[in-house]
Amino acid sequence: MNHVAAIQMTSGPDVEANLERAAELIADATTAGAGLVLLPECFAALGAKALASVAAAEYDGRGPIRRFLAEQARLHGIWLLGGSIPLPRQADGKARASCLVVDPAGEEVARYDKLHLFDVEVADGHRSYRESKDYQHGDQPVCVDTPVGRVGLSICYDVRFPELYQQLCRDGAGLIVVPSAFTRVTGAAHWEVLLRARAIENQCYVLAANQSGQHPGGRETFGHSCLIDPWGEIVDLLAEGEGIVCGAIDPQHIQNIRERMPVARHRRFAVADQVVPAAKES
Ligand SMILES: NC(=O)CCC(=O)C(=O)O
Repeated sequence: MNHVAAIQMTSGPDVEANLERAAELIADATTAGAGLVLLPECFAALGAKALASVAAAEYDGRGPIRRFLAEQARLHGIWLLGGSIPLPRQADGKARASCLVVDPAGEEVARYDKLHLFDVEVADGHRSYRESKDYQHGDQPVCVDTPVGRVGLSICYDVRFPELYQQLCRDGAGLIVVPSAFTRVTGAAHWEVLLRARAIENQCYVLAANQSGQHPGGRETFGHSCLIDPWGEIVDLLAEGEGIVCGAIDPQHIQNIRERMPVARHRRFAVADQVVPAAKES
């Protein structure tokens, strides 16, 4: 039950086809022994045109994607993390890129709205990404208690902002998930370094589920979904194509590393916040 898995997919705009494929891969993950399964960002719909209709359908909680997550979690008796779906908040009706956590009874027990939106020019055919056109950003970090321990939630571009991960681990997370649709170009340059850095500096497991390959509309994603341990070692990795990565979460391994090298205790937040101008030599 302490086994976890990340699913790597090549999603397109067809929700039904994506959910069918996700179901096959979730079944593979549970056959491999995973009790907690992470789907990638945009697993159910990748492509700007699909977003608005998906968001509207999911608004009142009876849309096909939320039903799918609940059914799959119940069917396999697993914790299922729905990487991200476009989900409006009741307060303002505006969509967030939300990661939903569903327990084995099919209940939604946590929701995390992506904090950092990907508004970036990438050198892959001079593509512009403007997530803020479709989404509002979230405004709070979220942890959830599961049988593999406390899990910190994040999504894709968040991985570039280390203070979020520090906060999640200060709140007790031993595993942080990073469902992603990381681009091929930025992934080749930064993906593994960023994920391993977040694992090493926080001495926690990192489970990352990425999209992989060519998507309709010309977008390309990097794959390389992986599980990284608290020492920064890659436990399992899938470079390309669709499939799963999996491994065990060992709380003793986290504790041993944190005891031998207690960086959280050595951290000097107060000093780091006070950068002062260099004094002139007299
Ligand atoms: N969907 C995303 O947040 C993409 C992030 C990404 O590719 C990056 O380089 O950061």
